[in-house]
Amino acid sequence: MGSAFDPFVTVTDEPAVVNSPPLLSNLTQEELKKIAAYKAVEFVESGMVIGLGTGSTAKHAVARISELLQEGKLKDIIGIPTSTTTHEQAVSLGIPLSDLDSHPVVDLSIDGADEVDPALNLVKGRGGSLLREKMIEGASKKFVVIVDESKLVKYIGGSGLAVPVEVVPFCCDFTRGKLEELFREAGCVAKLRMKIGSNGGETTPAVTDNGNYVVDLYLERDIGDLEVASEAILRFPGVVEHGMFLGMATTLIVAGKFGVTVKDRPWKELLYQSDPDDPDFEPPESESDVVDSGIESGDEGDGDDDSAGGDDSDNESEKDGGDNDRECDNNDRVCENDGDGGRDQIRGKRKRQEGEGEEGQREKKPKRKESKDLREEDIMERLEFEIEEAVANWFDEFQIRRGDPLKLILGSPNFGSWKGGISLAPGPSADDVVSDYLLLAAHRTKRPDILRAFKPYHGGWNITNNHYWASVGFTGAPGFILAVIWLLSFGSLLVVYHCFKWRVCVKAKGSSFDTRRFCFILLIVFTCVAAVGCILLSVGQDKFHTEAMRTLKYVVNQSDYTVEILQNVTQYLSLAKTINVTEIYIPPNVMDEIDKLNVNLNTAAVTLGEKTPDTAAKIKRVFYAVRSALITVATVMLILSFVGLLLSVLRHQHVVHIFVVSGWILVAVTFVLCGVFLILNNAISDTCVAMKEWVDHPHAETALSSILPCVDQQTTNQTLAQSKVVINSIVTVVNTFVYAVANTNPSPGQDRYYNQSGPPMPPLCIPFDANMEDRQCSPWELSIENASTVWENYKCEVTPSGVCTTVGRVTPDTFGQLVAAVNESYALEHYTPPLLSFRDCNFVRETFMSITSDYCPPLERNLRIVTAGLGLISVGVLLCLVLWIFYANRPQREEVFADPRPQIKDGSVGNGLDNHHSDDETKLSVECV
Ligand SMILES: O=C(CO)[C@H](O)[C@H](O)COP(=O)(O)O
Repeated sequence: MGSAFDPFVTVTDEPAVVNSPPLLSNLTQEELKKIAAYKAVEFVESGMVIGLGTGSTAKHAVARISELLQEGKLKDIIGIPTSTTTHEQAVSLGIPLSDLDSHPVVDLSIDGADEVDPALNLVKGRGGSLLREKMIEGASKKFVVIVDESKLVKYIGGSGLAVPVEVVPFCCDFTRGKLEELFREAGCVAKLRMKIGSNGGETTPAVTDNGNYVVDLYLERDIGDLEVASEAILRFPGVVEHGMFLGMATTLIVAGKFGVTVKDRPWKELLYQSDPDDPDFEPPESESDVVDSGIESGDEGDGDDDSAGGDDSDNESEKDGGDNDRECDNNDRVCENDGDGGRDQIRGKRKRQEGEGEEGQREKKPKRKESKDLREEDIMERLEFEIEEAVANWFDEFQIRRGDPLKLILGSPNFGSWKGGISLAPGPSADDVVSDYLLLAAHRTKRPDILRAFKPYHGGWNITNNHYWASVGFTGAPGFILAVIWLLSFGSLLVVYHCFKWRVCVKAKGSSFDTRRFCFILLIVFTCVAAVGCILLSVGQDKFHTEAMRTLKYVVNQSDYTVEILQNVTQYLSLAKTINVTEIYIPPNVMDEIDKLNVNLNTAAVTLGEKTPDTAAKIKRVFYAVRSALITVATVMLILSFVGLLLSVLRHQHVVHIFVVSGWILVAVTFVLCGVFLILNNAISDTCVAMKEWVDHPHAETALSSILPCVDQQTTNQTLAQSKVVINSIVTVVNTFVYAVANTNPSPGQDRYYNQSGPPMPPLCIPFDANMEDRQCSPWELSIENASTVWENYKCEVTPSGVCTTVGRVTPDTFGQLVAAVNESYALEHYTPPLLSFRDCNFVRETFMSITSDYCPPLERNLRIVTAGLGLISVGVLLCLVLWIFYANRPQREEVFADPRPQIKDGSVGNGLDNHHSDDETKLSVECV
């Protein structure tokens, strides 16, 4: 369990791992999240009450906890989920759950964050669960935040992404407006969060687990004092809670390309180790003395100026309740706040350093002696100052740590099992981790996992997970078991038959004729059953194959369409770089942006263009192989059953025996195929259900998210924004020409003179405003659609040197350039919007919707037909085999009507031998039962 003495945060003067190779640099963001999550779970101990966070990072922690529970390495854990999604995940993974009502003190919470600033303040709630997260994490003794390095920001809101605020639905636009107004100086745009509909457009407001709405604040600049901001936001009656988690995190785990960094809020280090070289330094007598005396006594301390931030703490103390009967570690945040779970508890005590002067003073001030009568304010002030100092160069000097509380773990003595990089890291193997945030097809995929000693699999649909396949494989067990039983039982019968020449005969029976006839009828019936099975199999496999190919073709077409759109946009963007009107070009910075964007778009197009045919070819190969196998089985079995029937009717006993042996093996093969098709059937049904659930939960991250060939949202958004910028730039080029050249009246000899005259040309409408929102055109502006037609009227006739000889404002050459520019804008305006449908994989979602509704049902139906066909063949041929032996060994007609006496060799019944029998046959006849 981590504490302030956690070796990870030992302050050292040794240079940290500046020269460590970037061991984790090749990992994806998802893998980094998993590493951080696994590291956090090392803090979990048996018997703890754990706050289970929400989001793509926290889900790895939840999965890991479940895994350790299943392995018996953790026991008696109680989870308190921070959202319904996490609740579902935890339930599906078998983690025992509770809530704050029953467990008001949480030992440890683990959760991701959207932003982390250098003082460990967080932005959370982009997943919409901020209220429950804040309640649960606020009630936690320890709160471990897990992020990948992309979440580190210089200031709250610094990522340019949303700072969420949960508001009541009533007059939410009023509250939204108030919030925007509140942070106007920071360039705030407040937007009500909307659900994205299946067509990619926004539909209705997104609703939180608590039935509220979310207003997202987009900040251009730092909002300053976060405490003040927090207070101001919460003062609006319509606000329920905001997503700034101030001073709540006790530990931060960052997985980045330079390794895993664990940072504790160094409560103790600051007291013990802030100045170990100071001759006056005396460690306090006991750890608890220091904090306890500071908080509980509220002593005035030594009056040190360091208490400059004390106001906040005073306020906090006033608000704190007395219900502090919880068991607390001195370093636990619940104890710091000493509160009753109210807002004060969860609000931080962040106090920003105001100005250089004060900071300078602090540095020069003689180090004071740490003593147990420290005031809480002193501790807080000192702590915050040191944290800020320690992480001031977070971004610039991430690798160079000298004596600060941040420490790279790689290479350090605390490295533990992470030494050697990802390959030696404990546990996070792709195989055994449930990587779903929203578990797809969770209910129908709960099957015994062959790889885990038949323990139930809880990971939901995930074709990248071996455990999923192992559990689906289990569904084929009936077929495989039947094959084995059949092989062994019938095999033993055959052995007995051959060894002991034990033959079934009909003539010893009293009603030999009836039995023979009955036997024949059964043989015909079973042969027909096998034949019907063969027909079902052929028809079913043909339909299944056709459907599978149709589905595949549809997916490939969809993918081709995506590639085509991407390529078109790339081409039009590239073309935009060449647009000029009388040498007026779009600005170089826009050209640079186009280049960058085209790289992204090309990569997306190339990856998709290569990946899809490749995957499709592999899938096709499998389907064709399956088809050939099925056709072979159907044909062979059909021939076998009819020829077997014929041979047994004709009493070709020896040939029948050969057929029986081949039939024996073929029946086993058919049983195995039945098993395989049961697996296929289940896998396809799982996939169909998974697709449907994914379509129904558009915002959740799932196992599908990581394997979908869709364009990522960032690229799409960038492209859309960029294409708007390019369109505006082209229009600006055109208008610059119109205003600065065409509509001027220079005198002969002057720059840009070509004898332009007549009424001024109207300019083009700039379609987007400064925020790249649609702009209303002025009446005199031309739309992109009709500009070329209107400008036609302003064209003059020219001399060979390009001077107008008739009234007009544009020469034919320049008119051509204008038309090219307008066409380019038009194309961009019309080709980029389809990209919208790629946002959030909406395009893929539509594809899935049509697959689940149009393609899945026939696929599943035909698979059932195939499996039924295989079943009928197996049973039919199996019974035929027995009857073949029985029937082929029947006595000839004369034998049946012969005097029964010769059958009795020992004289007990008769005394004659049938002369038509060989000695051997005679002997066997007597042995018949
Ligand atoms: O606050 C949250 C949900 O409300 C998440 O913890 C936060 O959005 C981080 O998510 P992720 O780990 O997916 O990046």
